[in-house]
Amino acid sequence: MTLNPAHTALWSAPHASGAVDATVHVPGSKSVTNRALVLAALASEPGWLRRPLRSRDTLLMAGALRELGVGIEEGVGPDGTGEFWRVIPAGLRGPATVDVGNAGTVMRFLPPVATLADGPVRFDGDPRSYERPLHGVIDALRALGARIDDDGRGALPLTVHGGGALEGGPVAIDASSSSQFVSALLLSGPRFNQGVEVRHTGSALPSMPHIRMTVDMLRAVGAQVDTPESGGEPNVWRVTAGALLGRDLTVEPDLSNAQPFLAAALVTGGRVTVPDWPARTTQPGDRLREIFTEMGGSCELTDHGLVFTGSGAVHGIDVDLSEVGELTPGIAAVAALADSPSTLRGVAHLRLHETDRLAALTKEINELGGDVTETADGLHIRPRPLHGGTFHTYEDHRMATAGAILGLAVKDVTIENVATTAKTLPDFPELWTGMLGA
Ligand SMILES: O=C(O)C1=C[C@@H](OP(=O)(O)O)[C@@H](O)[C@H](O)C1
Ligand SMILES: C=C(OP(=O)(O)O)C(=O)O
Repeated sequence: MTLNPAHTALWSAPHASGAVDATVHVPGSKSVTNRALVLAALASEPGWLRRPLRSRDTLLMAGALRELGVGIEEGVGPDGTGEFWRVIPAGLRGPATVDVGNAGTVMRFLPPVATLADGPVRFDGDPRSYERPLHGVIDALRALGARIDDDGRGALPLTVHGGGALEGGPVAIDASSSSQFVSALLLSGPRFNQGVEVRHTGSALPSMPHIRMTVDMLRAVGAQVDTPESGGEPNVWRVTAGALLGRDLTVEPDLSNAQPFLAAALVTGGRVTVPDWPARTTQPGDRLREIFTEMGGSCELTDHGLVFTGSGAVHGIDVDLSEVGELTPGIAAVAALADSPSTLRGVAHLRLHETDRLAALTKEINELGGDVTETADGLHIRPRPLHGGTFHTYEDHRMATAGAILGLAVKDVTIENVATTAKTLPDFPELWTGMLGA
């Protein structure tokens, strides 16, 4: 993906001169696209993804699967159906090298896949990827029969010595630092000789909707999955060994990436429509309907999509975000512009996301004149009049979009490296200025 050089330096965040009124076509979901790619690669027949997200994280996933021998053909369908990827599974091969960038989905979902390759698969990535937790996946795969060389920290870089198959079976992990450990083991589980039974043994498990997304997508390709919700034991997921079907899947818009646009309607008292908002979804971004309504807006799901309308007032909120942690930066930005304080709870694990998001939000909002303090598991945000300044983004796409939200209401905010939004949201600056009618 080529980056616009104007966006890697400082970007003047547009200030809204009035209420926004726009329809914004939000690109496909990162979480759905990367699960769909993995499942299609592990299937016993070719499959299709329509309207896949083409962003840094999903291109890294596609590139890694190609490196392992999977065929991925790209094309454009007939009118209105958009781009598609046709995925042609193949015997997975090593030696291979995988660049995970800083994509949690790639660094967690692919080591289990690599155990099925017929040779060594080396995993490496951005400096930050070395600091993100991976022990749940590494320890579990070893317990299930895999040979993995790492430097003993339970993190990247590492080599998975694929043996062509993995025994699988029951395994216990502590996934309190990332739900992606559970998703990773479940996604490849049907291809392990004995399937897999994952038991989470740690403190609270974050991002449950993302685990439900994994389960739903596995079932949609024919896997048998038993879950706590389907009458199983609490914190235990079981996937039966079996072949996966190749399917034809249309990727939903990324509802977490719809957040800055809905926030724009909220903070300017305007209106934003997001077409193709699904009536039923496991995406955590769907919770924005409720959260941003509590913060002062209103929404309606219509034939044209989700229509979100701001009232002109923005209220603070006291909310547990443990299920929807990736929404925290955008909610924090809106909360800094509200008429009352906010408490965001349940998100201690964000300290190990793209950056330490709790520290980064605190520092950057306070440098614009805000009053944010970190708590053990979240943020207290007391709104104050803000002023312009540079909003640093720490190579975190959601920091950049949070800064853009602030810039709508605060003059002279410049955002460092807005191009980092390309991790999951290609062309964000263009979509943003398009929304503002610039
Ligand atoms: O499985 C997924 O697609 C994701 C799970 C969540 O990870 P954590 O549970 O590590 O927060 C989420 O924050 C991330 O953006 C995407
Ligand atoms: C935490 C996130 O990403 P990742 O998939 O890299 O964990 C995110 O997108 O907010």
